[in-house]
Amino acid sequence: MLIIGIAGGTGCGKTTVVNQILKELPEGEVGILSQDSYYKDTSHLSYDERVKINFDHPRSIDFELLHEHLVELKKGNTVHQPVYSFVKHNRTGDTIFTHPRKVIIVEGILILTNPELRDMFDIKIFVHADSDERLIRRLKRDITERGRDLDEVLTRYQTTLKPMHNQFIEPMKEFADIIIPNNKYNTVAIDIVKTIINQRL
Ligand SMILES: Nc1ncnc2c1ncn2[C@@H]1O[C@H](COP(=O)(O)OP(=O)(O)O)[C@@H](O)[C@H]1O
Ligand SMILES: Nc1ccn([C@@H]2O[C@H](COP(=O)(O)O)[C@@H](O)[C@H]2O)c(=O)n1
Repeated sequence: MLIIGIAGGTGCGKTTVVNQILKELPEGEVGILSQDSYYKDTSHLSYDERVKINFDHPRSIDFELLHEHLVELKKGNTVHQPVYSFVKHNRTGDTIFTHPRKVIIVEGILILTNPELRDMFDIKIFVHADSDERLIRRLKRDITERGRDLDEVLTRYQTTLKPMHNQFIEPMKEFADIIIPNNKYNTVAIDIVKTIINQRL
């Protein structure tokens, strides 16, 4: 099994890059673990308390469960990946059966901050887009897809997202094998990643 970690700040295009890679590889050979599925269960908190969580800090992620699931997949076992709701700021209670595949992609803003997880990646990719580009994309996406308004996105950006990005995410470029510039759609980089994956398979 080839394990690929794809990190980068919010809105840099991680999900888009994953979908482009998926399109290029034979169906059924690639599985995805999304860091977003592993936000800690916060059912013990009220909605008003959950809204205040700093979702850009590594402590908001259940890295133990994410690591455990990756280990199980590597052993050839199926795992129950939690489903997360950005509207409720919590896990939904549903899970997705995630089967072992030839290639497993783990994607998320903070996945390279965890040393145990980092050690499991055969290829580490960091997707880069400038912060103004990422903020514009985040605004559009969160308002249309994640039930947010302008004020919510901008307040979160100023109070937690930007400082956490600078403290925890940007420094992770140091660990990357490949940095994909993604201010514009980068088909050349996707071709290179596809070639590397095919060489390793
Ligand atoms: N290279 C790009 N140029 C323009 N828009 C992009 C690009 N990559 C992604 N997007 C758009 O930006 C938004 C956020 O992208 P997404 O892949 O969800 O980012 P991430 O998973 O890193 O948060 C989406 O609406 C997506 O369509
Ligand atoms: N309840 C939540 C949980 C997370 N976020 C934000 O999601 C971002 C990470 O996801 P991407 O798809 O953008 O990589 C992160 O920046 C969190 O601020 C949220 O808004 N609400």
